[in-house]
Amino acid sequence: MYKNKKVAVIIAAAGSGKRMGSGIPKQFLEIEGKSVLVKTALAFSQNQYVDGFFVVTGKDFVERTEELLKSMDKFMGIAVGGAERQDSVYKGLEMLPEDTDYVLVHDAARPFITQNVIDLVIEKSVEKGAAVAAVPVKDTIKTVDEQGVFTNTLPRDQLRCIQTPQGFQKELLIKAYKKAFAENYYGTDDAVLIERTGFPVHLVDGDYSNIKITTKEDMPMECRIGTGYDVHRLEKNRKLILGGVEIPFESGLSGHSDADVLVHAIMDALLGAAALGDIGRHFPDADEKYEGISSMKLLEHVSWLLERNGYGIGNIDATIIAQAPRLAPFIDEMKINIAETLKISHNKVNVKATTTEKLGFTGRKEGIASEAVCILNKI
Ligand SMILES: Nc1ccn([C@@H]2O[C@H](COP(=O)(O)OP(=O)(O)OP(=O)(O)O)[C@@H](O)[C@H]2O)c(=O)n1
Ligand SMILES: C[C@](O)(CO)[C@H](O)COP(=O)(O)O
Repeated sequence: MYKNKKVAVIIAAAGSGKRMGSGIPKQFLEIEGKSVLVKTALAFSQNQYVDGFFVVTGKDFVERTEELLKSMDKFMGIAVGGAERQDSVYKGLEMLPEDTDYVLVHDAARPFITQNVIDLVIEKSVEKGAAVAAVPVKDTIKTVDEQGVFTNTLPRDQLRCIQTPQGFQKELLIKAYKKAFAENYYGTDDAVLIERTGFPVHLVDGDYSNIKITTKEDMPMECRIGTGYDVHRLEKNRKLILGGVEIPFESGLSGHSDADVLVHAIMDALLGAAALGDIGRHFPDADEKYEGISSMKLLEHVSWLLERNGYGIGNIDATIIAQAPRLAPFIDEMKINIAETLKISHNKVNVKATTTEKLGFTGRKEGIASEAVCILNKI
């Protein structure tokens, strides 16, 4: 309620997200653990002036939408959308309660909408009858002909990028929609339908962060951190393999595989960041096929798992904790082996070595430990 006027919201969420190409409509993709649709709906659910919101969804997504929103404050119901955004919004308009005075239309695909912009649109639309959030254009905009030759450079100070929400006096919007359908006119936003009736639509300051998620590049990158730690015992008559490099030493690390403790810690960090468990789960030491295997082979498999799950590696930092031998001459080769196996640039991998000043099991040369941290990026 704003100035005793009832305010309802229609969230248009019936698109198929062709340009995103993500398999499911983009409004069901997740950002920071919440679907785009839930993030958008929460903004209206929490707004001081909004009385209720309706969601227009695709016919195959009604149950999923209901499940996501059923317990959210101010959620009023679902309509099934149409072929174009304009058809979908109209389905929402048909659902509005009789006593609605003002209606806001918002794209589900704009989850970064702020309370401030919602408030401004409601205040202005109650004052003037029609108001739209917009931001100044940052780039130069030109028109182009079919041959790809520019025909005009538009005056930038007169141009605005149009956002949602767009707010209107309810009857005005319904009339404008009916006129558009009667004339078989399809517009790309709601305001243009009002403009065609001659009624002035007012601008309020939108927000550059209120983007419409349209293509893959619009999805914020999810950063995930992982840690790994491993220890292997030093034994006579074993090779010492670290980072895929055979290092001359009086003893080597014991284990079911080649016991490359550095690569094991790195694999655990990578699997941890991707929430894919640990090396014990993927390469059980009871399985004969891993006996004596090069850990670089296992790392190759971890790399494939990450790729399959849509993760890219931000960076890896690892430390080998060993009293002896001196590892500095071998560090660069280890780094290169790891980076190349993971198919990432060399500068994304860092390997360090430290002693423990003869303290503890590593200090007594009973074993070697390794720690690793990594960042994964997911889109
Ligand atoms: N028939 C449609 C088409 C779009 N929308 C909604 O309108 C908003 C803006 O549309 P757009 O970004 O074009 O979404 P899609 O149509 O899903 O994307 P695309 O054009 O890439 O398929 C989105 O929240 C979308 O879900 C809708 O409710 N009904
Ligand atoms: C309504 C809108 O978000 C304003 O920028 C936009 O026009 C929707 O267009 P789309 O082609 O449906 O993405």
